[in-house]
Amino acid sequence: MNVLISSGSGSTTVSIINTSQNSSVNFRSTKPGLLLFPKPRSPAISVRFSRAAIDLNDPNWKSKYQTDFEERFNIPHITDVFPDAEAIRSTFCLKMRSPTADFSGGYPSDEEWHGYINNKDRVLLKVINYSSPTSAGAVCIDPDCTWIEQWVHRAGPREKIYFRPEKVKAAIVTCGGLCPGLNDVIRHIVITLEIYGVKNVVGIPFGYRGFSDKNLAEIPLSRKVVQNIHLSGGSLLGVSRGGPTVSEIVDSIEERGINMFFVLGGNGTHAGANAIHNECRKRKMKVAVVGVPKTIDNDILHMDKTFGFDTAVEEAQRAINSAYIEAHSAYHGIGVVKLMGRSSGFIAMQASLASGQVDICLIPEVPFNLHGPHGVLKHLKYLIETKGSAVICVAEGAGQSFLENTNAKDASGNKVLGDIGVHIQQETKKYFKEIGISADVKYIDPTYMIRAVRANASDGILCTVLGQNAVHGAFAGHSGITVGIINTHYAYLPIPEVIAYAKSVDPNSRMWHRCLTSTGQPDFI
Ligand SMILES: Nc1ncnc2c1ncn2[C@@H]1O[C@H](COP(=O)(O)OP(=O)(O)OP(=O)(O)O)[C@@H](O)[C@H]1O
Ligand SMILES: O=P(O)(O)OC[C@H]1O[C@](O)(CO)[C@@H](O)[C@@H]1O
Ligand SMILES: [Mg+2]
Repeated sequence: MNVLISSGSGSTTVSIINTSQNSSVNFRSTKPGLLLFPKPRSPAISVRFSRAAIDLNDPNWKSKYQTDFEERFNIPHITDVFPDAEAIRSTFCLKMRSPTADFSGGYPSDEEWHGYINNKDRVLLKVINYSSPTSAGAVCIDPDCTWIEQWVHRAGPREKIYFRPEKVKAAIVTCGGLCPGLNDVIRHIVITLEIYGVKNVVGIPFGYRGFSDKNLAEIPLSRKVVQNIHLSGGSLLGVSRGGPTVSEIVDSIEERGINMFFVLGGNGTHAGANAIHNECRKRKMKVAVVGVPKTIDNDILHMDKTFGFDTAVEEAQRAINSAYIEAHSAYHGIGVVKLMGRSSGFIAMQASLASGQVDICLIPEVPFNLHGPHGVLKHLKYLIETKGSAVICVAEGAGQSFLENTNAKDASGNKVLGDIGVHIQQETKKYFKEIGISADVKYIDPTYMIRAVRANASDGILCTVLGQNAVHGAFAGHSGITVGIINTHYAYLPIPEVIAYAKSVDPNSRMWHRCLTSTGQPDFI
């Protein structure tokens, strides 16, 4: 038995590899911490997953794990800092279908309505009970793969709210790169705020930059303004990378009198949102900071998917189909399509699966060689000889080791990647020239065409529900949370848990195996 420890991006993975059975089991700690390993001949493992070290020899380790899990996934609340914060009956009820001009007659309420979520409602995070660590894709807590229920907080409207609607100034910001569905989420945040009775809603232009650039004015938002924005892609508010410091942002939030802040973005944006939440707490500001994960790459932890991902997979079909048609119509045609995915190959994998036209799918999580007896080029030769054409779908973050590392960073500090698509095209042309076989290689990079489209129907629904739930979470008094779809239900999660590291494709998952079955590609190592 070998034990392999790998750390990176804020997580530590312990792989226990059974060399005799050629199997392995992974334990991933979501926070850096102590990891103790089996002493020789001892089956005991003690893993510090987060706050407490869990000694698997302790007969009570299961309940300790559960307590620790509950603590980790607890969602911060305004009463943590303001224990005496006043709660009122929710203004979100059947009698509040259209916003009233004012609350002169008192707040509407509906004692009879059973449309609220109980604070104790929970959603199950993991739904597969793996019977063995050798089951495909198994992620286990201990070597026996003991089943432990892991519950997270159900999202939705609560009966009690911690903000009086007429005293709310809500702000929305969209950061990072574009993603289909941004306008749909903005729209539903605004509409839901109005249904609670909020009149003062603004958009911060061009991401966090809008807080510091004096030339950028707040954008007043209302149902009228956002009514049709979902009909086009992009973001009504604009996006950006980089920008002011957390302290400058919170200064600006304070000056503007914002007390509900909705932040739409990916890992970076959420790291910012969490820091803003902490800074507001430190300054004793009663502000609800709520994130909505936006990442076309689908690399946010714990969620079934993030909005825009489905649309991206669907839109990628056009590029793959064009590559296929080009390749299929040419003599010895080879089509190369590069899709998004900085560190996670979800779009490339799902798009390959959906199209049924891809022969080779390359993702950052699965190492490959281009050259050599088992390399991609050798397989391309085989495909040309047997099928006459071939299509490669590669994620942008794949094969970066083949490219020159410029150490360049974008304004947010993200590494600027080399173009693996161009590299594959060039190497393929060279290779076929060298072996004296003609090949017609075409390269398609649809990145920005995909990102700019409007959300499809399934993302439209997801965005609607996420936008509504973000508002419910803020009114319920939560802050430092984000909202996601988990096993088809909606949940609130504390931000640090979803950005502990980037979610990636598990090469031992059924989905990756299905992709391999579909493409028919061998290992390229
Ligand atoms: N650790 C951090 N702390 C505070 N702010 C951050 C942090 N990381 C990134 N940001 C800020 O968040 C914003 C968006 O970050 P970034 O450009 O990385 O996009 P992202 O949210 O990860 O989305 P995408 O999926 O498009 O990359 C930027 O304005 C950046 O300055
Ligand atoms: O060119 P930009 O705007 O920096 O965005 C590129 C990045 O955005 C993403 O699409 C994520 O939003 C990544 O896949 C990609 O690396
Ligand atoms: Mg990012």
